[in-house]
Amino acid sequence: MGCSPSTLPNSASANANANTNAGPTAANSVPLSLDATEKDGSRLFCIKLRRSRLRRCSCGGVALQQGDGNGNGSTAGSATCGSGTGDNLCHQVLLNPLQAKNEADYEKLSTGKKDSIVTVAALGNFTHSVVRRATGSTGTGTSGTSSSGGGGNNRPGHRKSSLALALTPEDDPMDVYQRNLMDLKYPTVLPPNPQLKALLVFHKSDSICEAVASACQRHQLDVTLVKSKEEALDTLQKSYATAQCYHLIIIDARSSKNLDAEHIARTIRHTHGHHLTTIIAVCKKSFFEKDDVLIALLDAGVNRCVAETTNLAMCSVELKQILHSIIRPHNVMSTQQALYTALHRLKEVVLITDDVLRIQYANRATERLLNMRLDEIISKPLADIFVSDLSTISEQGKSIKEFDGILTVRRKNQEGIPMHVRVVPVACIGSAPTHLIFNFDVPGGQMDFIATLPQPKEAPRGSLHSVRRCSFDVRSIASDGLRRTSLAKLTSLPLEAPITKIINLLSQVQENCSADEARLIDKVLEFLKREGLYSPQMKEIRTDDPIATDLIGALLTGPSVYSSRRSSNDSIIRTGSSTRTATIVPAKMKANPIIMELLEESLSWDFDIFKLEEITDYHPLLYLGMEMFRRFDVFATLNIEENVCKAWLAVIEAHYHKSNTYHNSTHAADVMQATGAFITQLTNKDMMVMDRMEEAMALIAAAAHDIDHPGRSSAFLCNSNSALAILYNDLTVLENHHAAITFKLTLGDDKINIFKNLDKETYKSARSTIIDMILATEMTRHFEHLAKFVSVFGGEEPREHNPQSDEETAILMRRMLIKVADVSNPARPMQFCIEWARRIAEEYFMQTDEEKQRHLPIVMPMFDRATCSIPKSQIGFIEYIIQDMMHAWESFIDMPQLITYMQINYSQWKKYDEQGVNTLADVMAMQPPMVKLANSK
Ligand SMILES: Nc1ncnc2c1ncn2[C@@H]1O[C@@H]2COP(=O)(O)O[C@H]2[C@H]1O
Repeated sequence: MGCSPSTLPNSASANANANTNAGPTAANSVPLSLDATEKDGSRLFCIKLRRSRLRRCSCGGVALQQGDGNGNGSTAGSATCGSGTGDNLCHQVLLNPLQAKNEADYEKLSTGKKDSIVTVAALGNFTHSVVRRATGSTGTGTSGTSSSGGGGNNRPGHRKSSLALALTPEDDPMDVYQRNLMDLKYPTVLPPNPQLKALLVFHKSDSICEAVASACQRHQLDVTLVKSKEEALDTLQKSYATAQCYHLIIIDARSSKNLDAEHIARTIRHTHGHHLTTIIAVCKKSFFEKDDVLIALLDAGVNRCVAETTNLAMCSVELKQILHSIIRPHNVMSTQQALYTALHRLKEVVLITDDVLRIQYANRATERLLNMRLDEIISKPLADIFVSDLSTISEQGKSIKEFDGILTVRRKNQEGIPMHVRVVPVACIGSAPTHLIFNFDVPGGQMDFIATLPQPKEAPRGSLHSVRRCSFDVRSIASDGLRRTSLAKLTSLPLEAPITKIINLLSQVQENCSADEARLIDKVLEFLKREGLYSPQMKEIRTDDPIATDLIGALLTGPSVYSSRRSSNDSIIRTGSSTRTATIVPAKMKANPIIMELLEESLSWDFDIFKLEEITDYHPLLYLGMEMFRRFDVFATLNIEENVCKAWLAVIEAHYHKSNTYHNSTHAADVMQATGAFITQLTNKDMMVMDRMEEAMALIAAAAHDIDHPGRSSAFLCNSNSALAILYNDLTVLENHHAAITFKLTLGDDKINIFKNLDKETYKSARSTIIDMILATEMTRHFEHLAKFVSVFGGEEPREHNPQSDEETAILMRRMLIKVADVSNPARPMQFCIEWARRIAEEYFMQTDEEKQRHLPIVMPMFDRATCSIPKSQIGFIEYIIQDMMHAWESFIDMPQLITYMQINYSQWKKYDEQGVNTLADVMAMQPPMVKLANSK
């Protein structure tokens, strides 16, 4: 519109102007302004303008028309937009048309402009607009000189209003009040000054009704008469919609037969916009003999009950009293909504406490600063949100003075933030302060507060100065001691995580967005501030099948879920497995041609691990392991003799439990085989993501990743108070154990110590790689690993080379490699896939059997051998766990057979499900004889 707020007239002179121009009897109501300068130079003001004082300016905007007291309107400043004060006035007056719009529309309208405007409804319509200037004015103010008018406004129909909190009609000679800001100790928002309207709800127009109506007219009220509840509510509804609200409603309460005054009052009170409407009930004189009817009316929301009278003088006096004692204060109260809104939307943090430093009010910026919701903040002792000692502000027995200095605020996550805080004591009743107002600078605002903090040694001792001038309040620093200064130091360290940057950026966006958007951003911030950003949430499981839900819940959820269901009668502590000494390497190993022949295929994805299990007499890990070590040059890489490796593999294999149907050394060999296949593919594809040492570590990790698995899940171990769960505090119990025992065994015997020839640094790095890979097989972090992998390797763009991030991506890749290898069985040829499904189901069944027998919580109740549907569990497992991961991995490594097998297997499980092939026995009965035979053990 060509209106620039920067040239608005100076506030002080504006007020002075208002006084001189208006004079004590100024008849014209002035547009009102509350003017506050913020530290960034932006200004906050509240303005209320009357439609009658607007006219269109030539630019299409609206200019303010000023009365000269003689009925001659003049335009303040230029009527055309483009220069001088006229522009500014025009700009301000642009708020006014919004009276007819709703707040949402108006806020929308103002979007994109430099001002942000909130129109506030008080007394039912939009009476105040709170304008938050985003641009500072260059030493000029905002006040309403523009609108003060000349020596009064005597235009017909226009009301005089001169009392500071005037409400009464201007033409009423008894009500010559002055609206004069200077009379007030603190400037306040003057209340609306409308034509007062009264709604009379009388069943019939009798003499009582006429007396009331006449009294209203005598006091210049616009009167509307309605005769029924419906008509009354309808009229109110319409008046609300057109912003022509009724200030006074007088209800005939003499007989509930004709009009249910109590119900009408209650309905009005519950209608939006009528909480400050004055409701009067006209009652029979006899009602005043007992209190019940009157109390009921007052409880329903009536402000005052008056006795019926036909005497006009009595009626008039009563009405006058009501105007003064109820309607005027209501109007004044209504303006506070504008102040609260201004306060609430302020960028700066404002807190108000009582005299014992309990928080009574906090604005929205406080929520953001403390990262707490208002309901968490209100009523809190202030000491809870400050790290700093507050005795400097409010010490018992000492008078409270203003404070201006640095205090450290404690956020919800206990993080401490030093802030520049001003504290102002306020006495609301009496002269002793009853409330303290805390005003904080906005961190990350125009002035980077933290960056301006002086180092503790430079902090000058003495007075309270502005932090902008790099001074420190010594009292607050000293009282806080080391903690404060070290915290300040910490916060000013040049350390910033990318997530902190993101949070700061979002917080900035929040400053200037709508309440809904701010709420959404709050949610986003909440998530971003949580630990384990990538940790799986139990998102909606895509299957409604309880078996899949059971399985996936058990796999993805940490044991803590089950701990509450712990059975009290169980205190058995499972000892770790029996110690196994190094087994003698099978003598037949060297010369078995059948084994050798089979191992020729050891890098094929179709490799038959079950055949190897059988022909090695259940030593597949030893044979497969040696073959892998040979193929990947592990002996040379570790600079170790073959015999040590062989002995190591034998010991590792011996510590797998043969009694486990699934988690035995065949599974370890299978995972090692998949690892070998993946490494080969990476090499074939010229993806030099692993060096020889890393390949060796991956193979070792795969071989050992489930060592000493008890055939029960971590949840089971926690629920049964096993020694391992106690040792590892219920956290990643099994995987921690697998990694720990691997090193315990390896380092405990020189004959099997495959690391003994590595130098310290290499060993350290090898150990860290192996531990990281084994821990990555924990399923509760499945989605975390998958999400990270996809976020790094999922993009089309080639990644930039950077040694640090290269190491990080190598870690992600290795984790994914072992994870996929670990649960690759649904992507193996169908007969293998089915056998693995049988084995895992059998192990789950055994766990359920034991849980039942020991009265432990049942981790997967659906895995009951009598009822479980194997196809359903496999469908859920593939859909929820395997599918996405396999696609991600396949697109990285380029092994389409993974997807092909997975899809074939998935279709087969679906087919079984449709055919009603459910139990393990059913499934196995469907398999060709060879498969059954080979796996019958
Ligand atoms: N085919 C399968 N069906 C159901 N669960 C499986 C299957 N394969 C692997 N799992 C589970 O996935 C888990 C991966 O980690 P673990 O080897 O510790 O234990 C494994 C089993 O609990």
